[in-house]
Amino acid sequence: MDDWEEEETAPSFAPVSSTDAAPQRSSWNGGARDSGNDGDSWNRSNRGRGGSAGRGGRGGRGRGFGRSDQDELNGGGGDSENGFRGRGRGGRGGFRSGGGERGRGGGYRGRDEDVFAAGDGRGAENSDAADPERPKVTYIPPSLPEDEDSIFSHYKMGINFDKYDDILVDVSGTNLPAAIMTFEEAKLCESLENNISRSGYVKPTPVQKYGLPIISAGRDLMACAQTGSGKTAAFLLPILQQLMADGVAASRFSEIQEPEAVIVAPTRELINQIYQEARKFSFGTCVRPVVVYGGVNTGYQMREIEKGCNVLCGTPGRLLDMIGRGKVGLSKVRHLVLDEADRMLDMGFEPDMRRLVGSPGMPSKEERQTLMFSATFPEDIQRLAADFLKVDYLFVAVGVVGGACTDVEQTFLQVTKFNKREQLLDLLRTIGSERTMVFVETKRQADFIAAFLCQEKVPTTSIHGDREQREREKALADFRSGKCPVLVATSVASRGLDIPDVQHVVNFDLPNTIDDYVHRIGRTGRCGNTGRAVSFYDPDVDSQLARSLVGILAKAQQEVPSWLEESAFGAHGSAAFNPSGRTFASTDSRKGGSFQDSSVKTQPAAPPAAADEDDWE
Ligand SMILES: Nc1ncnc2c1ncn2[C@@H]1O[C@H](COP(=O)(O)OP(=O)(O)OP(=O)(O)O)[C@@H](O)[C@H]1O
Repeated sequence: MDDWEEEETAPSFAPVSSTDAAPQRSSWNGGARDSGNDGDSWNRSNRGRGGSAGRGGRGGRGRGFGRSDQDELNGGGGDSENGFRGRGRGGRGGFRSGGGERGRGGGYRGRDEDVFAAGDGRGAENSDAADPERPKVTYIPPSLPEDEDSIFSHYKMGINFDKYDDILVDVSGTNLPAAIMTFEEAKLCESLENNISRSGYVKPTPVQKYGLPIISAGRDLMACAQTGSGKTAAFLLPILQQLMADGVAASRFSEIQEPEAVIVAPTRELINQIYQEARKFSFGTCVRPVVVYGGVNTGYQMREIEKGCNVLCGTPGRLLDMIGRGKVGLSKVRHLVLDEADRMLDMGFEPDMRRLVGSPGMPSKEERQTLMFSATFPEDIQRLAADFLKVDYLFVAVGVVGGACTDVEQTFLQVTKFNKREQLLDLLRTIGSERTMVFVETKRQADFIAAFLCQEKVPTTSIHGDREQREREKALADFRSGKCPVLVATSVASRGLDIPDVQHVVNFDLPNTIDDYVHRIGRTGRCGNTGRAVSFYDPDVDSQLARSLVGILAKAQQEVPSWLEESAFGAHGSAAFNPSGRTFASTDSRKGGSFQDSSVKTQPAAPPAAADEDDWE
């Protein structure tokens, strides 16, 4: 067993479900706030915080300064920042194409993000070297259920599902294929049609109506549609259709597996979810999807690949690792999908994406189909994305690009860092047992708030990048099942996760960027269901977001609190601000000028990462 394969995250303090949390409460209470000396986990969490959290290694992955977590421990609000919070990675050295020497000192050797996620501040040499002290990654996820009921279990479309039909869609580019109005028009093969109806899909959503024919016609696509509106099926269905029509079949008889489709997404839980959707839609066919992501035993994943792989779903690091190990060949790739594409192309992941498309065997962009999906797509990222797409790619905008889901009722409460926790408790008591995601800005804060809620007898679990994969998956499972109706999460859970019956999202801490806000509140109000988002607004901390929030609220045709408007535009209000009730704005960057309201700031190419640099992958 090789050394790298089993590296694992440093364990972290883990307040989990109320049941799990009980034994830890005493340790949490026993001085963590005061002394910061509450055993190993707290000590680990403190490493490299508040100062340079620089990560070296792998050709230099530079990180800026993080928010001081110490502050959060003391004040519960965590508002002090130590300067630059941006995130940037250097390159990772040359590509190591399988076998041979483990790439030390610049050669690519793959990685597991979480090795770094522990934030232990180890330098380049150490992080690349095998560290015998580091726990080994032995985690193997539980087998997925094989019975049809479980595979096809789904939640119901909501009352607003039909309203999707009223959303304006703008498609830009040349030679546009005609949209479909029904799944029948897509002329999918029988098994796929069956799987679609077993999934409870009766008619396509707008992004599916336009996406399916565009992808089936072989065109490259950049698609932007609101959270929870079916983007996953929009790319999976036409890809699977193509693979089935071509008669591809998984074979365990080749040493190197050569998938026809590669799908990347920024977080483990999201890529796992996409994989499960692919598994559902390819049920009963010869197409075999496989998933690879960090925090899981690499040997296990290699064996899964060896069983045959047509659709490889992965987080970037583990995917590149599998390619580097020579387990996966790319020469047959016909479809490359970047889900949450704006995130995949921001400074955090862009180098990985460039490595992926530059990997040996990967067909050039002229020879493959590249598909990008997200609910948000800042123009500067769009321009960068064009590097990965054919010149004649199509751009589909469903509704307002970067707009919040209109099925989510957004409210704001003015708070101070001193009363936030009590406000949260009051709110959760009002909410009762309805499923609620509480977003906080740092991993430390997630632990802190989860432990606090458990102590207050609110059944709570938590998910963030310092938790082991086993714990992350258990937390999600407990939340999904309703065992713990409250999930405290960092932004690692903000994108893509499709969890049934999440009725509420609470932004205990507002995120740094408006796009992050849009994704977070999009965990509720999915698939035509309604949802509620309550955000705590601390004027001392959040005023930089005020204008963007006003813009988002106005575009979603929701009431803007006067105090928020004042915070955004000063005492004279928003005379110059008029989103004009417009329900549609196309922002294909190729059209030249922006169509967006100038009052709504687009995000920079490298949006600041979560304050304590939560690792997503
Ligand atoms: N045509 C359809 N009919 C019924 N349900 C659908 C349809 N398309 C998708 N869904 C369901 O809607 C839910 C949301 O879909 P999905 O997760 O693909 O949204 P998304 O647009 O990717 O959201 P996000 O931006 O948050 O990633 C899923 O449970 C999915 O199975």
